[in-house]
Amino acid sequence: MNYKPNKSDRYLLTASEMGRADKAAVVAGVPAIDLMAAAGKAVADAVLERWSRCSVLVLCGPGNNGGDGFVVAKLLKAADWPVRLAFLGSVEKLSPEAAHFYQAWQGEVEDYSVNVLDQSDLVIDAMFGAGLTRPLEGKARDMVDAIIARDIPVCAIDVPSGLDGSTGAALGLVAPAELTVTFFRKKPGHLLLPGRGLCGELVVADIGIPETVLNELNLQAWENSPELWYRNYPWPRTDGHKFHRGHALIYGGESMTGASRLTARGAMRIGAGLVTLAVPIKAWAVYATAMTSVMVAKLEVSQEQEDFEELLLDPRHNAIAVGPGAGLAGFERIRTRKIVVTALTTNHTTVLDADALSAFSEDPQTLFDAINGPCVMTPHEGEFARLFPEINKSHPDDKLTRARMAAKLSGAVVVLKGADTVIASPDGRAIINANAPAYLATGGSGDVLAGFIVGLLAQGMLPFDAASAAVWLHGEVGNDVGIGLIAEDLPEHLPKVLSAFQKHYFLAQKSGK
Ligand SMILES: NC(=O)C1=CN([C@@H]2O[C@H](COP(=O)(O)OP(=O)(O)OC[C@H]3O[C@@H](n4cnc5c(N)ncnc54)[C@H](OP(=O)(O)O)[C@@H]3O)[C@@H](O)[C@H]2O)[C@H](O)CC1
Ligand SMILES: [K+]
Repeated sequence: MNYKPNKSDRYLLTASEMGRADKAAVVAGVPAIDLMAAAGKAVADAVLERWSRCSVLVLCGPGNNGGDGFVVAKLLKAADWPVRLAFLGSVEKLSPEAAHFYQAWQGEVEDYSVNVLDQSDLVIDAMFGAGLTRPLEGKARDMVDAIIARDIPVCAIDVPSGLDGSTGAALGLVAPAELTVTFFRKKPGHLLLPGRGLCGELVVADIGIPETVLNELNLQAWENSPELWYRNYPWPRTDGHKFHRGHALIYGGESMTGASRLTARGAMRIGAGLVTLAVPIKAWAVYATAMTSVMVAKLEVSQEQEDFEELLLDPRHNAIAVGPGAGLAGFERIRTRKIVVTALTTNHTTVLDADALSAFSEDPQTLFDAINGPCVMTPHEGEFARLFPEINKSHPDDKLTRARMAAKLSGAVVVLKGADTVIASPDGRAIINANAPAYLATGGSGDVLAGFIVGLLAQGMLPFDAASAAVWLHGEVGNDVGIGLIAEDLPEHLPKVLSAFQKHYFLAQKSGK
């Protein structure tokens, strides 16, 4: 295996960061015209690789996305493909490099009307890229409407037109692509929904922007991948002892006992040395009979909080999880809140999930005020809306920003779950996860994720890394199990995924391969 991990490959650039990268490349001596030529060539190459000769229509917009389109048209024509081109813009307003390639096209420039779609087998969408500022309207919208109605395959340049590459939001109508060719690095909108689903296959092309420009950009967003955190992963030590691998303490509620058991199982499987489930005495027998490697501690009637606090006095309990099945009905809600506040005010490294979040929906500030130490919270969209209604109101279509703002406001690492989970740290760093299959959307899957996180925290991984690693491994296991997955499968299939991960990222690195 020739493995060269590179964290910088995983950077994600917003439209404005990409604009700065572009400028920095020019300052570093790469002419803008070369960048456009390379961008167009990358698209033409990708098309030639994937489609056989057919009638192509290149739809060029008014900006540099259109400029790339002129390059593609010329190259496909040179490859002897039948190419037509329509341009939506005015030549006088083109940038110098786009104007250069407009002149170089030399073929007919057709009117921007839907008739140009007649007899077209493939559309190259060079309408709008990073410069999209508003929903498509007028001729551009009519064109996309007609492309969709006629079901013509589309290859998008940079992003499908109508999609905001920085957020993944559809500003209005979007032309869904079979293939999207972007440049230098992926953009958040290629990974976040609905964007990811509109891009089709995604190709990232090198267009000659020097890697050194990355240093000038102070980027804070990445696509989740082990390159980002495998160096901090708590690989088992040969001289290891179970006490080196931490002791996770998980609160289990009275009625929904399955949830925290899944959390506990997840924590064990991911390598916590010891796991204790602390549960109200009424439910103790249920838990105790169900668990084997996990210890079950009793919390006495009416003094659950005090008993939990006592468990926290034991310094070996180094990572806490509260939420799965904790309970929200009547007095259970009060108890859940007390347990959460106890864990947080004693500054324990804490994972807050499910009921631990919803219990504070009326007064989220109480929760945020209590967070002073290392903390990871794992809301799904419903829980997020209850805790951060203002953020949802101010940035409804920008999941990356929502997660970042929530992390900053709460002081916790926020794992905003979904098929495009975002992990955000209060310091501004954010990671978008894109490996999760649809099968993970099943009851209990989030409980296991909380277990993976607390299990990694118990082994000393820092919250942002632990959350990112857990989310990625969770996605990998989901893919490994595939269709038919139930939450119980997740801890049980983790060892297989962990050993492949270990082989690839740890053993190969150790042996210098
Ligand atoms: N960054 C790079 O390294 C390279 C990028 N390339 C390509 O360039 C585009 C970005 O080009 P840019 O000119 O900044 O933007 P666009 O081509 O996407 O479009 C901007 C123009 O479109 C107008 N606009 C925006 N939204 C709409 C709309 N909904 N309807 C009509 N017109 C719209 C906008 O007008 P304003 O009124 O908003 O100012 C602009 O006129 C990037 O995506 C790459 O494909 C390079 O060629 C290679 C290097
Ligand atoms: K486009």
